[in-house]
Amino acid sequence: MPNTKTVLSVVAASAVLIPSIANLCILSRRFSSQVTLVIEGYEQEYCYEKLFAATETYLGTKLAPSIQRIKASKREREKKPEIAIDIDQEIFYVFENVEVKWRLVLRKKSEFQNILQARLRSYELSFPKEHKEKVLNSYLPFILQQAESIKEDNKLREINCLRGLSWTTYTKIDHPMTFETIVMDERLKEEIIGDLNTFMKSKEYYRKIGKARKRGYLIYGPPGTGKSSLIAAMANLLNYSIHDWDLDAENFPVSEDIRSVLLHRLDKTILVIKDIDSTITVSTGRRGFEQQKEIQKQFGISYRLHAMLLKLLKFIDGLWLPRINELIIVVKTSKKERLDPALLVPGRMDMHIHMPYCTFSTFEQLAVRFLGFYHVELFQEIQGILEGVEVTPAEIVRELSKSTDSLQGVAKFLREKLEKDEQENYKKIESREKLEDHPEGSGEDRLT
Ligand SMILES: Nc1ncnc2c1ncn2[C@@H]1O[C@H](COP(=O)(O)OP(=O)(O)OP(=O)(O)O)[C@@H](O)[C@H]1O
Repeated sequence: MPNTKTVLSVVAASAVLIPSIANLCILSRRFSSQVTLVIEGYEQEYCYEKLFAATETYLGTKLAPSIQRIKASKREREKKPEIAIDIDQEIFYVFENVEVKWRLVLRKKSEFQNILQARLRSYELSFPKEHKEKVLNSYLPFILQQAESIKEDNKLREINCLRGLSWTTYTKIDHPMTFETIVMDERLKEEIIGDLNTFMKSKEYYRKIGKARKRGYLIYGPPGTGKSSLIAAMANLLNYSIHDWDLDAENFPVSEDIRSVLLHRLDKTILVIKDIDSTITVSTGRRGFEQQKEIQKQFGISYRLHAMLLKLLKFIDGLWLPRINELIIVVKTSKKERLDPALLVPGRMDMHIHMPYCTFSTFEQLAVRFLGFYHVELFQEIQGILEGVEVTPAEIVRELSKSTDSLQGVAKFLREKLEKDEQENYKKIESREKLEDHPEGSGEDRLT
C-alpha cells in the first residue's frame, strides 16, 4: 500500500455518473506516474457500498488464469454462486488502452475503530496518473453498468401471488413458453416483441420526459387461447418476475391497503391483474334491491371490487409510481366487452392483444410442431371443420398430446364438436320458433 496519501477530490467529478461514491479515495506516490484508487467495502444499510459490490461482481466474471485464490458465495435469490477474487490477489486489464491493476486488500484493523468488519476490505485500482479522468468518468460507470446486468442475469425470477396484504413467493419461473413456441398471428407477435424491445431500450427516454417506466397490455380472449402462455413468453423475453393479482380473490384488500400492496418492490416484473370480468360497471340507477341482487348474480359483479379496481389504476398512474423503475401491467380477461371503459383508455393499456379461437393457421403450426409431418387430406378436412366450430389452441394441444395417432384423434374430436354444436344450434332455433308461435309462454321459457 502506498505510504504517501493524497486524497483527491473525486466526488465532484463522479457525482453525476457514479452514485454513492463518497468512500472512494485516490492515493498516489509523489513522484510515481501511477495512482491508486481505493474503493472501500463500507457497509451501508445492510448492503455493501454499491461500487465495491459492483467491482466484486464484475471482477468475478473476468478472472485471469494467473489468479490463484478465488472465493464463491451465493445469495438466496440468485441462480449461481458469485465468484470473487480473494485478499492480495491481483488482476491486470486494459480498458480503452489504459492499463489498470486491481487488487483486493485487507486493511489493518488498527486503522479503524468501531467500524464494520466489511470496511476492512478494499479494492485498489492502480492506473497511470494521466488517465484519472477516463477511469473515473468511463471505467467506473462501465463497471457499475456491467455489474448490474450480470446481477440481473443471475437473479432468480419468481412468481408472486397476493395473499391478504402481502405478496407470497411461490416458485421460481420455469415456464417453457417463449415467443418461439407460442402460436399466434405472426404479425401480432412481431408487434408485441417490437413493443417490448422498445420499452426495454427506452430507459433514457422515460427519464427525460419524467414519466414512470411502465407499459400496459390488455390480453383478452376465451379461456385456453394462450393468454397465460403469452404472459410467460413476455416474462421470459424480458427476464422479469411475475406478480399475480387475482381481483376475484375473497381477501381483496380494502381501499387504503392497495397502496401498501403496490408499494411492494414491483420492479422488473409483470403485474398480472387477472380475470376482472366481474368488476364491470352497471349503472343500476333506482333499481330495487332485488333487481340489483339479480344483476350482481348474473354478472358476478362486486361493486366493492369495481371501486377498488379504479383506485388501483389511479394509484398505478399516480405520482408515486416513479419509485418503480420498470413495470409491465397486464390485464388478462376473457370478456373484454365487459371491462370498465376507464381501463381501456390509452396510456393505461397501451396495447390490446386479442388471443382468438384456433384458426387453421394456428392448428397447422401446432400440429406440425407436435407431429413433425403434414397430412394433406386430414388437414383439409380439419380446415373445413375449424371454419364452423370454436375450439381453443389448448384443446388442440390436449388432443395432440394424447395418443400416438393424435392427428386422427384431433379430427375425431373436431367432428364430434361440430356435431354437438350443430345439435345445440338446432335446439336453439327450435325453442325460438316455439316462442314466436306462443309468445304467452312462461318466463322460464323466455330466459332459455
Ligand atoms: N397460442 C398458444 N400457443 C401454444 N400453446 C397454447 C396456446 N394457447 C394455449 N396453449 C396451450 O394450452 C395451455 C393452456 O393455455 P393458457 O393457460 O395459456 O390459456 P389462457 O388463455 O391463459 O386460459 P385461461 O383464460 O383459462 O387462463 C398452455 O399451457 C399451452 O400448452
